[in-house]
Amino acid sequence: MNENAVVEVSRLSKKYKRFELKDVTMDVKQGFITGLIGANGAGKSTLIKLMMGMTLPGGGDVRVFGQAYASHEAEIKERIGYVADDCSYYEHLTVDAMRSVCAPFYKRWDDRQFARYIDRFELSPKAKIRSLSKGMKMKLSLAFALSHRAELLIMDEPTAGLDPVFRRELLEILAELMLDERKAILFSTHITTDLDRVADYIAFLNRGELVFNESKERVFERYALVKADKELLDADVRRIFVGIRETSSGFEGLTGDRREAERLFAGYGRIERPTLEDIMFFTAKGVEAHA
Ligand SMILES: Nc1ncnc2c1ncn2[C@@H]1O[C@H](COP(=O)(O)OP(=O)(O)OP(=O)(O)O)[C@@H](O)[C@H]1O
Repeated sequence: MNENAVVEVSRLSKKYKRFELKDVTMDVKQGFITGLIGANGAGKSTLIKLMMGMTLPGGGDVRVFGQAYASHEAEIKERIGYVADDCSYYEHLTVDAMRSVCAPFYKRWDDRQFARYIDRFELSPKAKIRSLSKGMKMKLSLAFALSHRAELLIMDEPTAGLDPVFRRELLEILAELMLDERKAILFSTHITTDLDRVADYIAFLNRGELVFNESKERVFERYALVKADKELLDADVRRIFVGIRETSSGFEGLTGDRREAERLFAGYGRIERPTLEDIMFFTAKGVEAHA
């Protein structure tokens, strides 16, 4: 096993009727936050469910803490804090009753920690789960995930449905957790600006395929957004772009080879740092153009 990888997936695939996750190889590193990005339907939840052992792969392999679900499911799950995208609970229970149901499943359950998060998230232990808003349910789900001393936190769209104030607080909590270098976090999102703040690594899925899983610095070293005159767009030049958007007078193109862009366009256009959203947009667009 890669020394500091807590999750390793290799050549993972999963086929549904209208979707295929194809040949994904990536890891989640200890001591870092990995953000999983991709458009709606790119396969983020499918990949997370495979990493959680909640669905079986069509091919390939998943290892968590160096172990396979087939032989070590209970041990692996004990060490993961999981926040699902749908946060399903027994709606008729109160927060505290739900705690009594969940706590016995974990050897390292920490009641005081849970009480601290409930307080911090302004949830009432007596509140019926059915009465909680979507955002409050997400907070409750987080409180559970953070209260059994998990070493790995896996969250599927945890910021969806949260107001900007709590979204920022959640990101602060994640940064706090990372002060403990033994922990690792993977979270999926399509709000890419969340990742600018906290992510160390970015894994990008596009239509079921992993485009990259790289450190954020490396992503921004490599990619460049070029804005220039349309006349410069000949067939050779087009080849360096992942995706191109043409306007009446010029074009914008994303390339994964910043150096080549600098060589070709120095003095002839603007070379900018793309946002993660630009990278997602142009990659999706590029694939469409060549399809
Ligand atoms: N159990 C299933 N049976 C059939 N198709 C499925 C199943 N689960 C997911 N899919 C399909 O697989 C594709 C990828 O879904 P997935 O939920 O993994 O994407 P996602 O990137 O998490 O999207 P979103 O951001 O919208 O949640 C979708 O087209 C979805 O309809």
